[in-house]
Parts: sequence; C-alpha cells; structure tokens
Amino acid sequence: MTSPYAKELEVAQLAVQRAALLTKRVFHEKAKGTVSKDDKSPVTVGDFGAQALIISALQANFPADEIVAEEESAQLRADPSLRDQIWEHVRSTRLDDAASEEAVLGGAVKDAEAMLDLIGQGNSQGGARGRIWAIDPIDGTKGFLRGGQYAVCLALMVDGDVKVGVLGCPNLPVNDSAALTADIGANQTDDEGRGVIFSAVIGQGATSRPLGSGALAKGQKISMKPITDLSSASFCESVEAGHSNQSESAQIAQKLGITKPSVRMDSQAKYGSIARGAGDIYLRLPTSKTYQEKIWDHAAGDLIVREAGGQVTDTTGSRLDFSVGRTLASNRGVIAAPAAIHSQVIKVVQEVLGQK
Ligand SMILES: Nc1ncnc2c1ncn2[C@@H]1O[C@H](COP(=O)(O)O)[C@@H](OP(=O)(O)O)[C@H]1O
Ligand SMILES: [Mg+2]
Repeated sequence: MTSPYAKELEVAQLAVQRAALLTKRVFHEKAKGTVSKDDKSPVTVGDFGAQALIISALQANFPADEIVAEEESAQLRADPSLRDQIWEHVRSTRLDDAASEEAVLGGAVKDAEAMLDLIGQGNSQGGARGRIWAIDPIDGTKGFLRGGQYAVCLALMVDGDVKVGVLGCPNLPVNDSAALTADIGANQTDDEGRGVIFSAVIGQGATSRPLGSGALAKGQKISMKPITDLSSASFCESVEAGHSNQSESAQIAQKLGITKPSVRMDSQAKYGSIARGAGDIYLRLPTSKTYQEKIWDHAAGDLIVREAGGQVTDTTGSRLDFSVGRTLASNRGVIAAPAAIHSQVIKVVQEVLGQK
C-alpha cells in the first residue's frame, strides 16, 4: 500500500527542485553582471518564474486543488519586457532528469500567455475547507538579492491542516550536521556542498536530501537536537529587524540563559535548520500590532519542525492556524523549539512581551 500523500510529496519535491533551479539560474545571470547590482528585477523574474513552474506542476496533477500564492499576475500583463524575461527562464529551465520531470510534473508550459494564466491561478482566499496549496516561490527576498539564504516553499493544507511541506534551500549546506550559519562562504557562485531540500508528510516524519538538479536522492530522517541545557542552545531569527523584534529576542535569550549570539538568517531556511538540529530555537517576535503573518511564509516550515520533534506556536503558545485565510490572522509571531523545552521558552517570551 502506498503511504498517504505519496503522490503529493513526489510532485511537490520535484516542483520545488525545478523552481529552485530556475531561481539559481536567475541569480547567476545577475552575478555575471548582465543586470545591475541595484536592479530588483532578478527577484521579480525569479519569483514569477518559480511560481509559474510550481503551479504548472500542481495543475497537471491536482487540477481541482486551490492555490494560494504570493505573486499576482496583473503587473506582468502591463509589462511585456518583464514578461518576456520571465518566459525565457520558464521555457528553458529543465531538470537533468528529463524523464522524471515530464512523467511527474507534466508537459512544458505552452507559451507566455499560458504562463501568465498559470501565475494568476494562485489567487485562492484559503480557508478551512478542501485541498489548498500555499506557495512562496522565493521566500527571503532580501536574502536572495544579497546572495544569502532563501527558500522555495510549497505546502498542502487539507481542511486547514498542513499535510505536506517542502522547502528548497539552495544556499544551505547539504550536510545536516554543518554548523548553524547564514554565511555561504566567499565564492557565492560556487554551489559545491550547498543546496538541500527538506520535506515532511503529516505523521511520517521529516527528511532532508541534496537539492541538485537530477534525480532526487533518497532522503534521510532529520530530527531536532535533544536539549536539556539551555545555556548551550542556539537560536535564529530574521536578518531584517523589521520582521522580528531583535532587542526583545536578545532579552529572551538572556533570561533563558542562552549564551551564544543569535544567528540571523533570511527565509524559512530557519525552520529547516532547527528541524535538522543545526540550531535549536526560532524566535519571530512581532514588530507591529497590525502585521499578519502570511501562510506561505510558515506552512511548510511549521510541519517540517513538528515532524522533526519540535513544537511551533505563536507567542501566546497557540498552534499556528492555517484555516483562516491567506494570513495567520489568529496568531502573533512564531516560536519554534524542541518539544521538551518549548513551554519554558514560551514562559519567558510572555514575561518579556508582557503577556500573561
Ligand atoms: N513586518 C513584518 N513582520 C514579519 N514578517 C514580515 C513583515 N514584513 C514582511 N514580512 C515577511 O517576512 C518574510 C521573510 O521572512 P524572514 O525575515 O524570516 O526572512 C517576507 O517574505 P518574502 O521574502 O517572501 O517577501 C515577508 O512576507
Ligand atoms: Mg515569504
């Protein structure tokens, strides 16, 4: 008997792998100097291109499913030159394993118009009913632009619950036991030793495998690091101070007895990193009263960490609720930690944030 969600997992992994390959090609083109350093278009081209390729794979396999994706296509219809740049990448990005690509992901996107139609399919409002995919084609936009960490993210929710999560992290070390760092070394165009894909299916654990561009290698189980002594713990948070309150996180760390400075890393690569035990805790503390976290920024990472033995909640200790629309409107911030110490972390978070 095949395990539940086997087909969804296979499609999601290969779709993320292909989309990640597109983003890498776009980045390398930028690094070669064919676009100027301040030009934001690489992220636009990468974002739309990756989204088109992922939606194409989902529609070929699960045509009845809804899709929540970060990007909207309206902007592209008014900008033919941008559309053509994106189409060039969508048309030409192929996995080395062409047979699997076609068999699993379906045929190529027909033309630029078909590509725009696909991009526009990510407009579901989300909610508590049915099968809904959440896509963030390039999470960690800032990281992508500076040649740092970013992630291609895809998750399936069924009746508001995340069932499958896949994160492609082109710039994280392949090696699960590599130290927790956002640094990718001096030579930013050399892929050696980098590129990992994290996956999880509900009730089946979490895995990592090399991202590559050929046949997907067999995954290995990952799990969070067992931790008893918080003084040796390491925690990660956003690079962007506007995304997470870094002075409150420093206070929390100090109260918990954590001695190491935080590791600042863009994107859901943080979830993958703690899930494989490279780090222990991920703190995301609200910087404003009004910002609502987006479901595509958290769905895959939430499941991967929980399946690796962690707990993921908001700052009040409630589970993230993916059933209320395109945002996590019922939650505030994110606290992810190994199950054994999660309540201890929440207690200190509440002391510092003044919540009772
Ligand atoms: N004020 C805010 N608070 C928290 N997250 C925010 C934010 N403004 C934007 N973001 C989200 O933070 C994500 C990046 O998270 P991180 O800081 O962990 O790298 C962004 O995803 P994109 O990069 O896909 O736009 C964006 O959706
Ligand atoms: Mg994002």
